[in-house]
Amino acid sequence: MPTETEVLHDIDLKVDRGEFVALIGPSGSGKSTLLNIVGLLDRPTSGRLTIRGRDTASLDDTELTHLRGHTIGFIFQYHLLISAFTARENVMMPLLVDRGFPSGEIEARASRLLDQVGLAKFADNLATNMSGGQQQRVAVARALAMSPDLVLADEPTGNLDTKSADAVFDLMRQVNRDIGTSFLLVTHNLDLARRCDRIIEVVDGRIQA
Ligand SMILES: Nc1ncnc2c1ncn2[C@@H]1O[C@H](COP(=O)(O)OP(=O)(O)OP(=O)(O)O)[C@@H](O)[C@H]1O
Repeated sequence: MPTETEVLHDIDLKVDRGEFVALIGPSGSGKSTLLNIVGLLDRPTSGRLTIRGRDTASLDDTELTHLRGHTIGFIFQYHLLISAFTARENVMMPLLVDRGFPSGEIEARASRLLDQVGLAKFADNLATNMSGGQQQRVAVARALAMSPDLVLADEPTGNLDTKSADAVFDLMRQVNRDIGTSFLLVTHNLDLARRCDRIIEVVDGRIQA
């Protein structure tokens, strides 16, 4: 029998359209678990999660996958790019997987997104030949591919030097301001957290007042 661990308790969190929210807290406090639930990767054992006002509890796995693909983008600490693919091919992936996007426009959309993150010249570079900061910019472009309402970013700058971390943060902030994408950013970097609209602190699975 697997043992059940209760990780989150009494969480009441609302992210408004266009908000840029930092999620901070000690290691093991439940930040990633919360992100996985908000990102429809895990289902909560109790409680309610609504996205665009729609309760997600009654959705089956196919409906959840569709809703996730069309409303949420993900950026992780380790960029998780396919190293043997070019930057453009990596950004094209979510559009190819979705199958709803007109196939003739996929390459052009990926190129535009790379331009937006300042990597137009690197579109044909293999991911493996790019710096950590550049790879994370590709990951930002990939997260935006499906025009999500919300991007969930789990320590996206944790593996970068200070200068690259600042640049990737500024890029996300810019996207947030320019196109109104909401962000929920897990970070251990308090300087970056202070530059967000709001800071939520999770300790022992609870949001601190
Ligand atoms: N798959 C799992 N099985 C069992 N326990 C888990 C699992 N994933 C997480 N936990 C536990 O849930 C708690 C919260 O973990 P979580 O990864 O959400 O914390 P975190 O705040 O994101 O930590 P970090 O800052 O180190 O990434 C921890 O006690 C962890 O051991």
